[in-house]
Amino acid sequence: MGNITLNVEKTLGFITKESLAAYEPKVKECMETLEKGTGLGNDFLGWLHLPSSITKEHLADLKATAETLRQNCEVVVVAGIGGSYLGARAVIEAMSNSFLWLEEKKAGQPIIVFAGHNIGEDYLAELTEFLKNKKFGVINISKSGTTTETALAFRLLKKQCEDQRGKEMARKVIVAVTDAKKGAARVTADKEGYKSFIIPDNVGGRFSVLTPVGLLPIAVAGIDIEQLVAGACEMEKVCANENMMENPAALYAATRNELYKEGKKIEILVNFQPKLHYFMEWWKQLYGESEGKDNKGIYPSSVDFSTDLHSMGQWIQQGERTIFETVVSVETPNHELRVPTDEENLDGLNFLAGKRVDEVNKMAELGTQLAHVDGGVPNLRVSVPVLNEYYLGQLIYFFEKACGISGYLLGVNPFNQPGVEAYKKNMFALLNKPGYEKESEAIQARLK
Ligand SMILES: O=P(O)(O)OC[C@H]1O[C@H](O)[C@H](O)[C@@H](O)[C@@H]1O
Repeated sequence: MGNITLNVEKTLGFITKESLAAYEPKVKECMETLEKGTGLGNDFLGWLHLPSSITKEHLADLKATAETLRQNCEVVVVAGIGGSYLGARAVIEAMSNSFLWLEEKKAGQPIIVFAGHNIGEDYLAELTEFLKNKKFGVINISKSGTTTETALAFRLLKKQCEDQRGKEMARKVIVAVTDAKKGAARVTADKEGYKSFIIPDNVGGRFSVLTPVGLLPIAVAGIDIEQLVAGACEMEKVCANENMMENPAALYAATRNELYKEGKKIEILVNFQPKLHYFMEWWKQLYGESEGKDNKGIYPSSVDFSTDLHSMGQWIQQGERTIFETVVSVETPNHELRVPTDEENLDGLNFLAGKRVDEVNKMAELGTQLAHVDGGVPNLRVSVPVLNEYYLGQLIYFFEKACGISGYLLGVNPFNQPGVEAYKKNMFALLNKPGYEKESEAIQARLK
C-alpha cells in the first residue's frame, strides 16, 4: 500500500529550489526541538508519538462503548467545539455516505449530529425538536470541561435525555470525554456515574483527534478506528525522516514558510471532493490557532472545488497575489459512475459519454492548477490514494507534524492559543458571570 505524497514542484516558479534546500538544517533543528521537548509549548507534545502509543486494549474499550451507544440509540449527539468537535466531524463526514442521514435509521447504525459548537437558539431549539421521541444518546466532549457553548448544549441535552429515557438509561447513553480531574464535565460525569474517557493533559484540543475526543464519535459512526490509527502510525514513521526532501511534513513546513516570506500571506486548502469539507475546517483550526499569533502567521482558508470555482475562483485567479494553494487530491474514488450516452445530445455532453465522472473532475483539477499557477498562485499538492480511514489517519498526522515544525520555523509557540480568551472575557463580563464584576463594570462603561 502506498502513502500520501506531497508535490511542491508548482511552487518553484515563485520560490527557488535553493531557497527551499536552505531550510534543511532549520527544519532538522525544529524536529529535534520537538523530539527533545525543549521548545515553546513543550508541555503539549503528547500528540507527537500518540499514534504508536495507542494500545489494542484502549481501542477495544472505545469500541465497546461505541457499541453500547450504537445498540441503544437512533441518534447520537456529539457535543463539543473547536478541537473537541472538528476532528470527529472531519473523519465522519469524509467516511460517510453523503445521503445516508436522509434514510430511515436502522438499528445499530445511529445518525450522528453535532451540538455545542454554536450558541444559535434556533439551532438548539430545532435540535431539541428533532430529538423528541427519539432514542438518543450524547457524547459530551470538552478538554477544559467549562466551555460555554458545549456546557450550554449539554445542559439542555442531559435534561431532555433523562426526561425522555429515564435516569437509568441516560446513564448508559451519556458518555463524557474530558480532563482526568478538572472541570464541570468531569464533576458531572463522576457524580452521575457516566462512562468517561480522559483527554491527556499534554495533548491540546486541536491535536486531539486521535484521542477519545475523535476516536469515540468516529467509532460510534461505524468507522474503522484501527485503520485510522494504523495510517497515523505509518505517517509517524515517514515524518520522522531527517532528510527534508523525503519527509512530507518537513517539506510542507519549509515550503509554506518560504512562500510566506515571499509575501504569500494566505494559504487556501483545496478539495475536489465535497466530503473533505470538514477536514478543511479541522485543518483551519490546527493552523490558525497554532500559527496566528505575535502579529504573524499565514491565514488558513479553504475552498471546495469545483463548487467554489464558480464563486471564489475569480478572486483566486485575478485578485491580490498574496495567496498560495494546497490541494488535497484523492486519486481514486470509492464508486464508479459513467456519463451516459444521450441520442439527442441536447446538452452537448456526448463528448463525455462513457467517461467516468472522476475523469471530468480530474481535468477540472488539472485545468485549475495550470490556470492558477499561470495566474500567479503557487500550488502544492497532497495526493491521497483513496479516501479511507487509513489515508485519513495519514493525512491527520502529516498535517499535525508539519504544523509543529512550521510553527517553530515561524518562531511562535504553536501549542497555545491565548488570543481566544479575549472574546470570552468580554462575553462573561457582558453576561455578568460571577467573578467578572470588575470587568462587567468596565465593559458597561465602554458601552455608554
Ligand atoms: O475542549 P474544550 O476545553 O471545550 O475547548 C474547545 C476549544 O475551545 C477553545 O476556546 C480553544 O480555542 C480551542 O483550542 C478548543 O479546542
